[in-house]
Amino acid sequence: MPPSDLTDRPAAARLVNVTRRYGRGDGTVHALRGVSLTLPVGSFTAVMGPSGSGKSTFLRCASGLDRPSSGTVHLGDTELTALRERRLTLLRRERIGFVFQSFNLVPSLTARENILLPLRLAGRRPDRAWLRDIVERTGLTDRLRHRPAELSGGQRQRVALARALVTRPDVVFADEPTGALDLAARQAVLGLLREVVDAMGQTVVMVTHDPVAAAHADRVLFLADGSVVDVMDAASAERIADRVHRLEPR
Ligand SMILES: Nc1ncnc2c1ncn2[C@@H]1O[C@H](COP(=O)(O)OP(=O)(O)OP(=O)(O)O)[C@@H](O)[C@H]1O
Repeated sequence: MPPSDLTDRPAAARLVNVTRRYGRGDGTVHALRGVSLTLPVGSFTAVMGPSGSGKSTFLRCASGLDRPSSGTVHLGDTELTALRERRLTLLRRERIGFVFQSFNLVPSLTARENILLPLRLAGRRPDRAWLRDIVERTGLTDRLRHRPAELSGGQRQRVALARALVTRPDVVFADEPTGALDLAARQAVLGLLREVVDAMGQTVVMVTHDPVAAAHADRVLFLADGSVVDVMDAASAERIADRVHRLEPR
């Protein structure tokens, strides 16, 4: 996708001068030091950077799992940072999807029940056509009755992705979604993330250490020491690897 095409789109989410500090006094850690950026609707953004650069903190602040120390976070027209805890919890449940490296599936529930869990918690009925579409795209049609222990790592991650998509969230936030997978499963999950962006118009943000994974994104943000230090659009794995390498402490 050409970069100009991304910039012309409305914002699915927006961060304005977001900082996050941990601790106080001499021991204060500045995990984010004033991050401002826009995530365009229907875009796939990867976030990279050395260990401790603030990637997970960014993801947690952008998705309303954590509150910034200062600055604002907006999801569409809603300012997350202005919401009280209860409203924020509801909004997270209904408008944000999460995919984690550890899958976070409920072991006693079947794949189908896991996928439907966010709707059950929200007291909403599944949209059958949408559910069928997600299940088909994630290739889980004949796995729906299985429990997580009866699924491969790649299948579990696909269940987690289907669960993240079931509410039609404004943004899906993924933290190392391919970190625990073998090569084939990794490729399948990345292809699927690309497809949900291209075919379903979904907005996806993914933290990753893997330049090959990041190359599936439209845009790569590079964090170092709590700041966005570079942005690349439509970059190859080689260019991304080279940029990350130059950010690593020597
Ligand atoms: N709950 C916390 N309390 C204190 N410091 C924290 C906390 N969470 C994160 N930090 C610190 O904030 C900084 C950024 O951490 P963060 O987890 O966002 O980095 P990261 O880029 O995701 O790292 P990694 O790639 O190793 O997962 C680090 O110095 C970390 O030690």
